[in-house]
Amino acid sequence: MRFTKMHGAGNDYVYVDCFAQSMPDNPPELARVISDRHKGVGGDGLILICPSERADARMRMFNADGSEAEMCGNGIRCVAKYVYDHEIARKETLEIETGAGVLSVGVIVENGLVEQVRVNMGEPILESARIPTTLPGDPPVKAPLEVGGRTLDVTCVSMGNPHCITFVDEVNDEWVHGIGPQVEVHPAFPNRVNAEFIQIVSPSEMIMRVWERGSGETQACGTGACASAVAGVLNGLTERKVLCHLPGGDLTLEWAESGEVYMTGPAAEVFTGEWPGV
Ligand SMILES: N[C@H](CCC[C@H](N)C(=O)O)C(=O)O
Repeated sequence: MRFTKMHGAGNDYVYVDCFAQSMPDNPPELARVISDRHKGVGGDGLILICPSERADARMRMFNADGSEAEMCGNGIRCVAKYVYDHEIARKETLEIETGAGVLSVGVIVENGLVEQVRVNMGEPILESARIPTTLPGDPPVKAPLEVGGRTLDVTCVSMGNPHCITFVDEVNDEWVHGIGPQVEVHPAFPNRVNAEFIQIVSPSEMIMRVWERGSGETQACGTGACASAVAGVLNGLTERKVLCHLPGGDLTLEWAESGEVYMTGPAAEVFTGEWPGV
């Protein structure tokens, strides 16, 4: 099986072009094996780029633990880059089918290749039952969450996949690796949850680290950055347009007055290879 290794702000996945070859038989198991950074290719998970009956391509995303997620922000930027650069659809505005619906993606081309991508991520999902969470509020804002013997004030938002955002004075390992894994599996989140920790720099700038559902800490989380931008507005901490600094790079987010969230960021192809036995 041929694969392409790509990343969006350091959030790296193994991509498989299912236009050019058949779908893997067992994507969850392949995601678990191929994501291993010692015995596999290494990555935060597996993303399949598939034909679609209603869009230029369809994206299916699997975390490193094999769980399938509804949406991946850094992933869709790389899918758009792949689709354009490899001439599956040589269009500067692409339609990509995801578990969160068909999204419109604009590619910014330099020297014939996509470098930056702007995604209309659609409207955030704010109803607690659809996030889903059992916490009160539509959406939960400054909702109390008992974790690790302490009470967090959290804000919950879905971008098709669930996010639990905590604003802290300083984002550090105690939050990300100490609290993050407990939030991921907290019973308040029936489908588990991605746990973002945000340090506000100014009304237009934030620092984020994330413990992702199914992958642990990643260098960046596009949907998490979008959810955090929405949470910043809901908590009166940030403006509608915000620059988000992540360990792997920067993303620009805007929760437009129209309701949609726009995310702009990089996408990079690193190498290709052959994976035996699939
Ligand atoms: N771990 C996430 C999926 C990947 C999201 C992230 N890598 C992004 O860029 O949005 C989940 O299970 O919902």
